[in-house]
Amino acid sequence: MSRLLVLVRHGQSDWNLKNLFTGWKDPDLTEAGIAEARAAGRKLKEQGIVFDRAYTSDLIRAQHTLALIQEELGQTDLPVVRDLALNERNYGDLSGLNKDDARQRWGEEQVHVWRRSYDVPPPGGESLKDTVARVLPYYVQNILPAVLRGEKVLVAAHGNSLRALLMVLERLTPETIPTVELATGVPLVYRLNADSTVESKAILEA
Ligand SMILES: O=C(O)[C@H](O)COP(=O)(O)O
Repeated sequence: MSRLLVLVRHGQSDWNLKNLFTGWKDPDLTEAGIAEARAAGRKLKEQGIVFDRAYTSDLIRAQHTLALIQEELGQTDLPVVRDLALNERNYGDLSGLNKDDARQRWGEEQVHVWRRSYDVPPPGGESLKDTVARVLPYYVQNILPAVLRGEKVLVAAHGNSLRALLMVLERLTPETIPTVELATGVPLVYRLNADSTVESKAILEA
């Protein structure tokens, strides 16, 4: 039995382009982000993948990425579930601030800790640990059962909500996750074993 799970971070957003902390704010894709999403759809179509269902967040940059991938796949009728459990990590008081300005104001090290540590939240926001606490149950209760029963599943989400999912999927630790980065619009194609461990992983690079 095929147990296929594809994860893709949204294409470049307007605030990614402007180097702004985004979190739960809701900018849409840039023209480049739209092109990234369409390219991801074409790469998945070249793989001959026909999905059974898709999941995304409550935020337009992920929803728009998914819709564009569906168009390229010819699967605009795919069942799609939107849930805020898959939203990006909430950057709290940093949302809307320029990342370089933040480095000037609080220092390179403090901003790196807020962006990539496991359990130190930005002021008023979520740590990666907090993000795992909402992504993990959603994955185990909704996404994983569909994959294990043989449905081909596509998840379009965000840099940190997908890093949270990767911790579960690839059994990563708080010590190893800080170095994991996800490029925008690049599909990660997983095939799982019956015990939900990873049998294979392919990164469909641009
Ligand atoms: O929410 C954001 O600012 C980005 O999507 C992810 O930002 P990060 O890579 O700084 O966590």
